[in-house]
Amino acid sequence: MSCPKCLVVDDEPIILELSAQTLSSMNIDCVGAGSFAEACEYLKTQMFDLCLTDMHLPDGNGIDLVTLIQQEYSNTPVAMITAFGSVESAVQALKAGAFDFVTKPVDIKALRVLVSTALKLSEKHEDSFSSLVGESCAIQSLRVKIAKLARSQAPVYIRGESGVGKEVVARLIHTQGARASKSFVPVNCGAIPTELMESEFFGHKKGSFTGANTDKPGLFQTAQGGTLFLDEVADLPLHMQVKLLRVIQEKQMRPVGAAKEISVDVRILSATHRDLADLVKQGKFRQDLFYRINVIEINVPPLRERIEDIPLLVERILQKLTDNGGKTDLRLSSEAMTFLQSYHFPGNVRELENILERAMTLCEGNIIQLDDLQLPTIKDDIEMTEEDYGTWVNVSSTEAHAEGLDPLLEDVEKERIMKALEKTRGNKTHAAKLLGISFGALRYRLTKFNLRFNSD
Ligand SMILES: Nc1ncnc2c1ncn2[C@@H]1O[C@H](COP(=O)(O)OP(=O)(O)OP(=O)(O)O)[C@@H](O)[C@H]1O
Repeated sequence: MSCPKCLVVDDEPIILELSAQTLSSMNIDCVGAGSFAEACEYLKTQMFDLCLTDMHLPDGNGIDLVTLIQQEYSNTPVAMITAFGSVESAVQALKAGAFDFVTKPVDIKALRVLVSTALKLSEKHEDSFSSLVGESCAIQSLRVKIAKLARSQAPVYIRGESGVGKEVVARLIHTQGARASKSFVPVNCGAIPTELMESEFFGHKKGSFTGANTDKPGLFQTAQGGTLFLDEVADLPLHMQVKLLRVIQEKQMRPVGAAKEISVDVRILSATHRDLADLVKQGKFRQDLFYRINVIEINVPPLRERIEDIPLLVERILQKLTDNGGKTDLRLSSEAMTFLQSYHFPGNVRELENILERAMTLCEGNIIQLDDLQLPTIKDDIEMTEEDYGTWVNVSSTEAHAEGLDPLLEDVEKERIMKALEKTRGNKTHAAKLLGISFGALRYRLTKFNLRFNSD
């Protein structure tokens, strides 16, 4: 097998020399280019497994080279060599598509780690995305983004409502990338007591505080070489935000009670269901940390915006329930499926899982009926007065059957829907809001009850 080949672009001969020595000790061929133009010439005529480029080149800039390689030679991972402490240019490089950066003066150990990570990256085959179920456009474009982000080492901030699949996405970014053989360490930042946070994250030395009876590694050490997923990152107290920022920037940390700093090589992924930019505005989250963890942002859309994925998700969840000892050959009646596709799922996929688990227990036989779903019928709405809509009915359809209330409930529902439509002059969006149900749920009911409003 031939040696991997690396293109190093820098106008400082000492950097070219150092890189060549380090790379050849790793059995990697090194080709040096002193300028942007020279690098372009090499790229046109040779294939490279990796490119390392300086930020400042005599005839151009490293970011433009990153962009060019991303566009024309996308199989070649590229890393940026930046001046020490220049966070801005490192962030710029990662945003342009560089998979990582190394600071000057170049630390040989850091360079070795970076190069071996990059080479694993180009060897990596397409793994399956089977944990991310869905064929909607939203999920398909999410997969493309994940595949791209997996090739990078940039911090990624995953945004999305509760239960939408943010951790699924984080795991995929890890397992599809070069760090896959090392640990993925998820941590719920809101679940660690403030006084234990520092020792949880950075570890501690025996005797460093009362109760520290042994040396204990922190989450950063556990994730060494792998990925640390900071879930609910908005819950980090401000003093921890400062400490975390330092570690991310300097790639060094000191366990509680330790005399020496240790190097950390951990990719940071973070997520929250809250609006982090808004928390920054309110002074509850540090702008500098936000800037550092939010180098690349990815949004996981709510389930109600991809209802075409519901049948596939249902199939997967029912299969999982069966595999875990539940009923076999479980299916959903078509009425139940239609209803699920009109529900607004405030708790997203996790709520769908809970609904189906409960329904499996309730259903007789192996076909889940609409009643087994036990979804709320009409929600209470503060805008509705008792006089307008009668008392709030929150009886599940199952109970309604048992008591023989079904026709009665239907009448109440029909009456309320018609009143809401009258009140909103036939505007279904407003009527659904007034009734406290999703637009899809209202449409479903209009069809089910064969209701027509004058303006229909
Ligand atoms: N697209 C999907 N395909 C298959 N399962 C999914 C998908 N999205 C979410 N899930 C499942 O839904 C549940 C919730 O997902 P996950 O924990 O990733 O959500 P989250 O957004 O991180 O939630 P939280 O905001 O509460 O931390 C998990 O059991 C997960 O496996």
